[in-house]
Amino acid sequence: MNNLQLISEYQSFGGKLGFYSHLSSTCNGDMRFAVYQPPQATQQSIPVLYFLSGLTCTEENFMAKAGAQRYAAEYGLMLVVPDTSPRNTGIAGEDDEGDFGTGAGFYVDATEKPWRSHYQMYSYVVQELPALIAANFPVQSDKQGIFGHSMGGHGALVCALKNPHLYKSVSAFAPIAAPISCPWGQKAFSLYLGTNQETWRGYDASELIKQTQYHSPILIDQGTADKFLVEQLLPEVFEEACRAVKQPLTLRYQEGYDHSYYFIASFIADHIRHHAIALGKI
Ligand SMILES: N[C@@H](CCC(=O)N[C@@H](CSC=O)C(=O)NCC(=O)O)C(=O)O
Repeated sequence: MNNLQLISEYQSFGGKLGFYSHLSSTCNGDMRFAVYQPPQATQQSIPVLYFLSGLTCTEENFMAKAGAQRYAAEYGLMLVVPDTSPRNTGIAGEDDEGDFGTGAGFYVDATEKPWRSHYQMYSYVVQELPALIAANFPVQSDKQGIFGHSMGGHGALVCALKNPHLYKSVSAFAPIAAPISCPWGQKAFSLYLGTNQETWRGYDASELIKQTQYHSPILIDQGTADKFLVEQLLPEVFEEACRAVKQPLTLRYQEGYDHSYYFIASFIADHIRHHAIALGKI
């Protein structure tokens, strides 16, 4: 495996879960990611499903808590989970806040100093990581799906809406659905992207959907007891934008569920099934 280091590996549901690091040219430093290879991967090339995690997460949270491996093994899907930001870049203050810097790359390509020298998470997720995966794992690169949670739900929607030809399916758990209109997004975008609101709109799913019809229905689950729902997530803004352009959207409000991985684990089967259908596995 070129430029890849296997950090640890575990047997899981008949397949294997590996944690890797590599030197990223896009992020200008070491990056980590996790890959679950279902049993089918020993026999043939298979579709690949990317999961983008939320604030404070690493490549491990989803793999440890979501319970996704069972369903990836059932349908024969490879799961790939990148870290949520570069780490140990040496940028002053990078570890100081939970909603910015380390663990909070927001899946944008930073244009502002000092972040722009490392924080290129959009290009990393859309270009460098898929190329690395294709070169080292048995995937059908023309069969990719993407989903995510919270900050990662925002990232998944943005990656798919900006590149509908690259992703056959998209879904999200409690996404930051209108980042230019919420405190988390406004803080991150102003520091990573500067003051140009046009640049901000290019990373806002509720703005992008007005210009880009996505080719298949979008699935979103949102807990009604999520403490971030009203101030930070704003699914109603995305819903209204989808309605205005007639974009098929299934937005499910799940009564009593919060923002945690207990919520994600409760509906992970539906999401993986959503992707398996679009990726031709059902
Ligand atoms: N401590 C922070 C929020 C931390 C948090 O809830 N992180 C979520 C993602 S939030 C949006 O991107 C998460 O997935 N945490 C990891 C986990 O394993 O639960 C605060 O309360 O402001």
